[in-house]
Amino acid sequence: QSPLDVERVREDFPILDREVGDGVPLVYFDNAATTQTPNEVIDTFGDYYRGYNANVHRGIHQLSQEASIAYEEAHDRLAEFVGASGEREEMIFTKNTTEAANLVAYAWGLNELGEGDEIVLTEMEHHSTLVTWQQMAKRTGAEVKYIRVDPEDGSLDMEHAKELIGPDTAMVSVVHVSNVLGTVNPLSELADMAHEHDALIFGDGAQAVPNRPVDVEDLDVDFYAFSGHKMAGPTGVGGLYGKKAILEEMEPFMYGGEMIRRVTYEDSSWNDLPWKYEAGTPLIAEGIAFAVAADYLDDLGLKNIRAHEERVTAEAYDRLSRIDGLEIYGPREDEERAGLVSFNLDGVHAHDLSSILNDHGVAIRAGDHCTQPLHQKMDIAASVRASFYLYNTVEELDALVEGIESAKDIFA
Ligand SMILES: Cc1ncc(COP(=O)(O)O)c(CN[C@@H](CS)C(=O)O)c1O
Repeated sequence: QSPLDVERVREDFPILDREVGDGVPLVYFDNAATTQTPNEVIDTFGDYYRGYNANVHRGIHQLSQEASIAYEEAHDRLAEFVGASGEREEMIFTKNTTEAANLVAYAWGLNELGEGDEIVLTEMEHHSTLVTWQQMAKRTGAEVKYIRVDPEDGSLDMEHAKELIGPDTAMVSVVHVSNVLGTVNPLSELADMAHEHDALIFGDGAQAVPNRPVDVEDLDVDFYAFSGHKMAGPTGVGGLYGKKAILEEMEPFMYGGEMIRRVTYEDSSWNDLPWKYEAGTPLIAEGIAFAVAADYLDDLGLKNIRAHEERVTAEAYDRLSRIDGLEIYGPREDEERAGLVSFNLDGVHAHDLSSILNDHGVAIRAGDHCTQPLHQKMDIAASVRASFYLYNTVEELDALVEGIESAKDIFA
């Protein structure tokens, strides 16, 4: 029995009643790419643009004050959502997780990294952090090293992590939950290892924040990034948590209005946190809707969402593992796995399988999921990924299994 009343929850997501193709019911299993948006979040946009649209931080007229308060308090809400006691001063709104990683790489990395410094990543990193740190290393003369991933069960080789993280390590950047394997990495343990050597740690929380309680202070990460569109919120807004002392010391890398205090022809000084890192007119409605998404998830309960997702994922794993010729990647049935299953079907290319599944109304993802090096390491050209969220049901898995079986009849 799910802790969520899924039938009632699904009423909040009108899109889930859609039909696709020849009138086939939509089965949305692509939640690791982006999640669907509840009415409460959608309505925020209409309320804002009809009721209190104005630019923030500047105007003294009432509309601007209303918009400013809502936008600023949204920062407090997202800080609270991830356990940041510094409230808005430790919560920078970016466009998404990718921009958050680039902000840290440019604002911190460009100034702090040099010859001899090492950046430790994992082999399962998403391109948003892997390419960012790889290119920042090339620009600064630093060196990137990768913690090995065990291809058998997608686990991180922590003995190898101990070997790599050492006195020359300046930054450890780790995906909290892999968007391909479903592996949940021991971020807190890696943070301790980084801090033993006075290195910083960046946590990529894109696939963790939406579906489990995250407490950045318990994790003791120095930075932690996540995206609104992956947690029932809008695209265009993400959160970058940073420890206040680090954000105070760091120099901004995007300049302009909002982020300044005093400007002369000779030099400028910066605004308070977090505005120091939010140059120009921000995504105001998106930021306000981001906080509504956080409220929506907290009302359901992140522990309940996690338990529901575990139930659907376990059933998916069990049913897929019974299909001959289908190989599942990542943690084994008895190991912790986030709400996604990536796999391949013998004799059927991932793109062909996803096309057949689309004909059955099933929306999944096929390709490299922005982790080309991981796929190369696993010696697979691509994979098919089904990813679940709070509104999916065990009954929806029937269409996934039927689609795979029909692909076997056609291709295999
Ligand atoms: C672990 C991880 N880290 C960073 C990102 C980037 O999120 P953005 O909001 O696009 O910036 C993602 C987004 N992964 C999508 C698009 S590739 C997927 O289908 O898996 C992610 O899963």
